[in-house]
Amino acid sequence: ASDIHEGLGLLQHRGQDAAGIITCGEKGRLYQCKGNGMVRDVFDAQQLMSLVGHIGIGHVRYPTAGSSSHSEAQPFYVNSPYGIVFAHNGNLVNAAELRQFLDKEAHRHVNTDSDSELLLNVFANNLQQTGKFRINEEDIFTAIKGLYEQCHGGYAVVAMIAGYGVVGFRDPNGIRPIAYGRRGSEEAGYDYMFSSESVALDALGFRDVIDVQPGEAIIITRNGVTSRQLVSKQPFAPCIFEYVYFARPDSIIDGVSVYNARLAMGEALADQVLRELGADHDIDVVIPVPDTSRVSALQLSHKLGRPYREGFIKNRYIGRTFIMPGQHMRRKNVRRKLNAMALEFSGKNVLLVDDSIVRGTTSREIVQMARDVGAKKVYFASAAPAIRYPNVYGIDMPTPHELVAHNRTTPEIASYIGADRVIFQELPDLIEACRKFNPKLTRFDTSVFDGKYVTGDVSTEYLSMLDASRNDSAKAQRDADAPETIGLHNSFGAKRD
Ligand SMILES: O=P(O)(O)OC[C@H]1O[C@H](OP(=O)(O)OP(=O)(O)O)[C@H](O)[C@@H]1O
Ligand SMILES: NC(=O)CC[C@H](N)C(=O)O
Ligand SMILES: [Mg+2]
Repeated sequence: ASDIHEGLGLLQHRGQDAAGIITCGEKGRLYQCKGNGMVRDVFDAQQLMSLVGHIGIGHVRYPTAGSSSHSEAQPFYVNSPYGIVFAHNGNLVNAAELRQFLDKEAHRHVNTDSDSELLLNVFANNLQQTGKFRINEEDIFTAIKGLYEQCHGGYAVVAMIAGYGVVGFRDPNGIRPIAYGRRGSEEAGYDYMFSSESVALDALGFRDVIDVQPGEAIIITRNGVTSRQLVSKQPFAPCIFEYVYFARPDSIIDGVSVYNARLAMGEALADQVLRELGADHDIDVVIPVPDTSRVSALQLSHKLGRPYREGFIKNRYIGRTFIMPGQHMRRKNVRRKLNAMALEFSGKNVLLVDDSIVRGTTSREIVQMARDVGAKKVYFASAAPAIRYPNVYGIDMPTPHELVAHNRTTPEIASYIGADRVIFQELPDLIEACRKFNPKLTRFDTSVFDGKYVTGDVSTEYLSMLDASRNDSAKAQRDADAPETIGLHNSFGAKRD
């Protein structure tokens, strides 16, 4: 549990709403602690001590489906067959159909609105079909192969089967990341760990890190590692937004260092700035919007030959604002998180650099803050192109009309956020900035920029349903209607927020 806990701390930037760990101790007994909150809120030393055993899984949640209820904190558990616990990163696009199937055909009870609980039950149902008293690897591969046909969307999964081992698998397009590594054990042999990002493996001393391939499944038991490629010939299209914003810079995902990709984005963005403003531009200083844009902004400033200055100071105790659940909370937190120093802005033409402009919450506040402390001109450059389409694979951008670039031209965006000029990276340049470090990657999921969904089955009906059920006011209404939902989860021990 202590390793998993540390790993979750290193993945905190991927989900701030809920956290959980389930371990498996002697006689296949499971031990659980989960609830809403950050890792530091959900676990204390005593709880960690009571999570006994040598195998386990954990999760940090950033909801993309269902509600923010405690009962949707992961990992999820089902007792049959064998006792399975399950953690999922991503989002399913055919959840409604799966819910029907589980109800009408598989006769499995699903207790929440989480898509991850559906995925678990499809897996459990497929395992059940094999009808064995004791499970074996072939059965697990068969179950996952079936799941790959049934479940559409983005999913990286770790599952634990009580007393047996841990399984990791990744959707057939490899949209969401997952890797595993090994570490010499104090006793004998190796410890193994899966992680969404290599940073957790790296920091905990796990080496020989391998990315799980799209459509592959890996089973780790006492006897070692078995892998199987279960689906092939699907386009491998990892989510490009991992490189832009989501992942930590010190992670390497699918052979591409996130840090290197961000440097390259900054370099390409400098060229774009020069194309748009000309070589005789009047930028005095380049200022990043902390945290994520720092790496790109630094490289951009080098290429532009203008100084890089930390004009915004970040409060280290405030998390990420974009992944917060409501607009009110996001807006309030931008000012809590960032403060502008007059001495870097006063009387200067500044180029603010951010990794992306999504809802415009950050950029609008930031531009105003820069002006309040005396900036002369405020240019705003984004290392990602304009985001105009919803994400359906695990980044919570469900609603086009909440996106500042939706139905707006670049000058209109500039006027909305109050900047003198906005400069966006071009999509081919963003793709090249990531692809150049691993030419084997021929494709990415770039749907938020171009509206092309790699799974090919994202209908307009689905997008309208997503918009209606997950826009900010629908989410707020749902949480207001059922603020105390506990469901099957007893939140004892996890602090309530
Ligand atoms: O246009 P918006 O809707 O404001 O979203 C974009 C902003 O949100 C993210 O920052 P966030 O504060 O989440 O995290 P960071 O500290 O990693 O940059 C991102 O880095 C942008 O700054
Ligand atoms: N960020 C995630 O991994 C989300 C998982 C799942 N879709 C949920 O909403 O709980
Ligand atoms: Mg940011």
